[in-house]
This record gives sequence, structure tokens and C-alpha cells, in this order.
Amino acid sequence: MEGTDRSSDKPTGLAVVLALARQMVSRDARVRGDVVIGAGLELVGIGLGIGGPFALKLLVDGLYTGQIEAFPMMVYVGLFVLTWTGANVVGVWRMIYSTRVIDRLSQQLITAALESHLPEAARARDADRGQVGGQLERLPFSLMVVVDGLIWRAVPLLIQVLGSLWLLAGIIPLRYALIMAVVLAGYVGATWLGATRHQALAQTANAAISVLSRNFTDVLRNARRVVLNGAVALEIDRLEGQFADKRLANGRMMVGLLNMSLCQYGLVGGGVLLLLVLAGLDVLQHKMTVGDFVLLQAYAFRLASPLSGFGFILSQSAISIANIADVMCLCSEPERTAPVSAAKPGPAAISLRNVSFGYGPGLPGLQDINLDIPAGSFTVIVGPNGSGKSTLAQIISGLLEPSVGTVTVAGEDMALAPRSARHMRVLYVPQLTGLFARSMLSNALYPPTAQTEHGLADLLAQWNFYEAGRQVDLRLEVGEQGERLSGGQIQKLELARIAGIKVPAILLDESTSALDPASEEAVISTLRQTFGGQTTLVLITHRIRLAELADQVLFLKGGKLVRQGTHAALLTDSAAYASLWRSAGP
Ligand SMILES: Nc1ncnc2c1ncn2[C@@H]1O[C@H](COP(=O)(O)OP(=O)(O)OP(=O)(O)O)[C@@H](O)[C@H]1O
Repeated sequence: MEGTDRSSDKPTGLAVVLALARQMVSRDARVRGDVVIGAGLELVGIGLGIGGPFALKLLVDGLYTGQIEAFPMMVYVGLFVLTWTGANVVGVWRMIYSTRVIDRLSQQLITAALESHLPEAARARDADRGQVGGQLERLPFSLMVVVDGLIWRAVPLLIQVLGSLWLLAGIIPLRYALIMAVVLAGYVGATWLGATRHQALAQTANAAISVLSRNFTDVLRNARRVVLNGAVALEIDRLEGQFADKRLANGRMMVGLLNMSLCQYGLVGGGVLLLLVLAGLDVLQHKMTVGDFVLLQAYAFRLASPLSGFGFILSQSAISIANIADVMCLCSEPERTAPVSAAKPGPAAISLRNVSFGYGPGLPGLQDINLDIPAGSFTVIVGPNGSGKSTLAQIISGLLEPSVGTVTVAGEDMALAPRSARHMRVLYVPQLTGLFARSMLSNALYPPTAQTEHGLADLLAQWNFYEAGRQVDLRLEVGEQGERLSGGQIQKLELARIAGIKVPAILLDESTSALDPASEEAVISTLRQTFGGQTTLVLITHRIRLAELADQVLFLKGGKLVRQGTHAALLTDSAAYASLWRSAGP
């Protein structure tokens, strides 16, 4: 799928339409067959649309001159009705193919956007997933509007216009075809200008819709917070405010559209008036037949009505194009070109040299960190809230890039490892990992673990997953974010998965925070035993008591590494650490 790098500006409306049109005929999209069959049906529909009025003209001329017999009259009537019904049936039939094309395109765009955006979303705790979710949800409808309404209609409409003009020029005086051509060209010109002006308004309206859908998702996700704090009315008020913004943006867009349609219909109405008055005069003067008049008006309205329908499509298209452009911006080339080099087997030593990082100008981060974590050791990172522990963990695991300095894992510079392969070197287990709304088993056997069902059941039993006597049902559906499990059970399930992962280093970010002290010690001891020195284990924790079990402790404060060493050494070396230790109580 062709994408637009997210760092570049949003693609223009024309670029979006051209990218989609190219995709429709590209081999990769595997929709060329459907496009060809659909286009064939469209041509049949066009032929019927042009032929119908011609049959009517012959009928009217025959009736007017009285030279038509009953049988040919019935044939012409039959032909006229058949072309009309046939054109409508073929139109619906054709939609089967355009719908298939749209389904395939939306699948490709959504998967490409997800593939590109997921790493980005994983990096930021505050990633606007709701907004992206809303954009992806609206995509199929937007594609329906743009592909079916705009791209698919534009070419057949042009063929229909040219075919009708050509037929008219062969039957009635040339000036009628010329006037009609000028009117239609003026119509298209007015539409184009209007659509160009309309685009900025449509983007504002699209942004308002995105804000609304993000907030819907956010409020739903935080339903407990809202309800338990009696804030339903407050949130509804907020949403109503956003609805008002959306209404305003839509209102502005629709006024722009009204102005555009005044120009369009003024032009088309004036043109049709001129054509029919001239034709009427020619009929009165016997320069044209009544059938010619009927043919002329039939073509004029047949062409004008899809064109005017086009106005509505354009209004929807602008907002849909803005949505498709948003999704295309999410799609960047996946990092497939870089060969995914396997990590060196065995435990990894980790070292940081002069590492600094900032979340942005004036925002906190890390300053000049130098540290060494020996291969196969168990290291604990401690420090007050906001001291930079999670930030450090994300730097070590390559999720965040340091502003300066280097992170080396098993002698390899992490900056040079492809993003998609960094988890094979250091696996970061973030704070507050949710679970999939799947079974316990499928969550705990989630890659890259080699955990088995049997091993899982053993570990959970050993870690007292349930109170004594109750069997663990691994088929249990855990619900949204694991809501049917307790906080400690979610962590035990996740840690049982971790126990089956073979990777040079694992970094647990407060992954034991919800465990009772006895379970926590049991879990740490099992992990150390299972890894058997073959995996370097790093744990971020506020349970400073765990520092006693560790080979070494990293003590952070205010984004700086205050001390690194054994617990015993830190107790004597650092007054701040000693005070933290004392504050933990006996
Ligand atoms: N995405 C972000 N954008 C801006 N600032 C951030 C971001 N993430 C974290 N911070 C800030 O960076 C600082 C360090 O945060 P971090 O999460 O690393 O602390 P921590 O030591 O893990 O805290 P805690 O013990 O509370 O989990 C904090 O002041 C935090 O507000």
C-alpha cells in the first residue's frame, strides 16, 4: 500500500484520489479483476442510458407523424422501458464489484496504518488511540464515498457526456451539442472551484469529528472514573460542547456547499433554459422534430442530474478525503528493508554511556546517565515517583531514543538494531500492561513466550493464583483489559508468560507491584531460577525491600543516577538511599 510519511504534510485531495485510483489498478491490490468487470457493467449501463432516450425519440416522432404501426410502437416502448430498468439493475449489479474493491482497499489501508502506527502507539503512554481508532472506523465509509461516488463515477460520467453529445451532434443542429458542452464544462469548472474552497472547511469539520470520536472512546474507556465520581452530566456537557463545535464546522461547510450549488444550478438551469427555448423555437419552425426536442431534454436532464448528485458526493468526498488523508498519514513504510538480525544467544551485559533524554523543551527526562548491568545479573531500579525509572527502562529497551549518548546491549549499539528486532535483545514489560479480552491461556501463551499450558498451570498453582483449593480454569475469558481478574492475578498471569521467554535481557517495570509480599518474593525467586543466569533481569520497583535480593541496585532521583552498587554499599554510601530504605519501615 502506498503511504505518505507521517512527517510530511497531509496529501492533498487530488493526491489522495490519484493514490486510490492507482491502487485500484495496481497488481498488489488484487482488485483489478473486480475493477474490470465493474467497469464493463458500467459501460453497459452507459449504453442503456444513452439508448433509452433515443428509443423514446423514435417513438415520439412516429406518434407525432402518425406513421408508426402498433407493433413497432410497442417495440419502442418496450425498448425504452427495458433500457431504463436495465440501466438501474446493472447499476446495482456493478455495486457488487465496487463494494469488493472498497472492502479490499479499506482492509489494505487499515492494516498498513495499524502496522505503521502500533509501534508509535506503543512508545507513547498518552498515544491518542481513540482518535486513530475513530479515523480507522470511518475509513470504509469514506472509501465508499470517494471510490464509489467519485472515482468510479467520474470516468463513466465523462463517457456518457461525450457519447450523448456525439449522438446529439449527429441528429440535431451542432449548436445544441456545443451549448450543452459549454454548460457542462462550466458546471464542472464551478464544481472544481467550489470543491477547492470547500476542502479547508471540510478538514476543519473532519478534525471536529475526530476530536469527538476520541472523546467518546476516552469517556467510555474511563466509564468507571466517570460514573464512580458522579461525573456523567459533566462528561455529557463536555461532549455536547464538542457536538456544538462539530455542528459549527459542519454548518460552515454546508454554507460553502450551498454557495457552490447556487453557482452550479444557476449555470445548468440557465443553460437548459436556453437549450429548450431554442429547441422549442426550432420545433415551431419545423427545423427539428418533437422527438429531437424530447431527446435533447432527456439528455440535458440525464446528464445534469448525476452531475448535481456529484455536488452532494463532493460535499461528502471532501470530508472523506480528509479522513483518508489522515489514515494515509499514519502509513509509513514498515521497517522491512532492514534485515532482522538475531540477538547473540546468552545473557546480555547492558551499558549506558553519557545518556541524556528529554520529553521536550522544558520537560523532564534523564541527565548524563552512565551505568553497567552485568550479564545474567538481577538488578533493581529504585527511586521516588517521577525520578525517571520508566523513562530509563524505555531507553534501555530501545523504545525511546536517547538525545545523546549510547546504549549498548551485549556489545551492540541499540540505536543500530532495527526497531522491530529490539525486543529480541531487551524485552520491556511496561507498567500497567492490560490483557486482551481473550482467554487466560491465550494471554499467557502470547508470543514470544515458549510457556506451555502445563508449565503455566504449575506456575499459577505455585504462586497461589486462587485461594487454596480452587482450580485454575485456563479457558476463562478474562474480559476487557482482564477485568474478571484481580490486579495481582493479572500480574501473575503476565509473569508466568514472562517466565517462558528466552531473551538476553528482560526489564520488568513495576510488574510485581500488585502482588502481596510473599507472592512477590516467590515470583522473583522462580524467575531467577528459571532464567538461570541466562537472562539479565532488571526490575523497577517501589518495594525497596527487594533491593536486598538483587545483585545490584540503581538509585535514581530527579532524572539522575545517584548511585549504583549493592544494597549494602548504597546504604553506607548514600544518605538519600538510606533514608528511602528507612522510610520503607521494618
Ligand atoms: N510522554 C511523556 N511526556 C512528557 N513527560 C513525560 C512523559 N512520560 C513521562 N514524563 C515525565 O518524565 C518524568 C519521569 O517519568 P517516569 O515515568 O520515567 O518516572 P518513574 O520514575 O517511572 O515514576 P513512577 O515511580 O511514578 O512510575 C516524570 O516527571 C513524568 O511526568
